[in-house]
Amino acid sequence: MCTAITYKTVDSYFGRNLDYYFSYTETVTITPRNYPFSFQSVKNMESHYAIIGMAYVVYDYPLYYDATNEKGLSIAGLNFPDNAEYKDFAEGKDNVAPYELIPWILGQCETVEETKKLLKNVNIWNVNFNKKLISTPLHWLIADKDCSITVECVKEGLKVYDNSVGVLTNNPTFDFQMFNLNNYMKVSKKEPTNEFSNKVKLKEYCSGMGGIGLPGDLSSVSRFVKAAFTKLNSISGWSESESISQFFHILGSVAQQRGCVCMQEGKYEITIYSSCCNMDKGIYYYTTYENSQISAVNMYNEDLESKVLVSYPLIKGQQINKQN
Ligand SMILES: C[C@H](CCC(=O)NCCS(=O)(=O)O)[C@H]1CC[C@H]2[C@@H]3CC[C@@H]4C[C@H](O)CC[C@]4(C)[C@H]3C[C@H](O)[C@]12C
Repeated sequence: MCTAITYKTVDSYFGRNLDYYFSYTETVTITPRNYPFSFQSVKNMESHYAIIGMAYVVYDYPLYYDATNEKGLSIAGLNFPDNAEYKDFAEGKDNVAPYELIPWILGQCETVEETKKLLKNVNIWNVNFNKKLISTPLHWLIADKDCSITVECVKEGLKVYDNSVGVLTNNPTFDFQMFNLNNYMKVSKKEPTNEFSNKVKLKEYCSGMGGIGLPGDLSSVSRFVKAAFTKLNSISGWSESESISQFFHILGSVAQQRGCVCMQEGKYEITIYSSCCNMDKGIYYYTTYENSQISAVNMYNEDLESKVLVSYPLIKGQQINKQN
């Protein structure tokens, strides 16, 4: 499972938990402006906006899981099994492979508005990166500094939803996730009052009782509600440090601890990494399951006019600050 969110203080932030039971060797990867992007059907890009994000680099190609471009536009791909239905090649359309969607959009768009226009002619084409890396079922959260959308390629076609909460998890479809929030409108950050019955005396015996009813399990429907509630009620200072701390706390509310979600063959799903990208400053912050110290890669510390990818391996070991 995965959870992606947006958050705004002075700057805007975008990131996700990547929850899975195995990982490729993903790295924080910067694609500079003159790296030649080749696409299977749509026009190749000789130059484009620079991009930073988490990617598995294969044959010098960045397969981005989540990324932000130098204009702040950001995209995350999240698992969408059974619902994602990629299409056959369509004449007259922009045929984009699932793994090409992030670079193709981030290479040329500045805002969600521009992205929406581009998406009108897109056909998400069911074509693999190669024989080994076949297409995985995904849907996407796309955000700029002000708003976000959810993109789902389902049986009926390509759906683009305005995403007013700035949260995405996994199944089922986004319209359900939003409708489901209706069930939680009584959940509150405030102290509850007795609405149960005036025939019985009830009292608030601890803090946090306004939130009773919020789900605490790790299913995608529950994570959607929990992350939306936490994010929408979040308060933090405006500094970079306070903002990113708060961001990681929101993601922490839906993180997965090893042992709680058992996949096949005794494999357990965990939060492999959590990321938070400052969309204004092009800084990609991350933590990993075993390294709770925040690491950062700043795209502007690289030569963005270059043609060569820059990859930073994840610092995965716990960094303990010994005080004596
Ligand atoms: C596994 C992850 C989703 C985690 C998640 O959401 N887990 C919920 C499980 S559940 O929904 O609860 O069951 C997803 C998210 C992004 C994906 C990569 C995107 C680029 C590339 C596309 C190619 O076509 C195939 C290989 C490729 C490297 C992809 C591998 C894998 O698919 C990645 C990592």
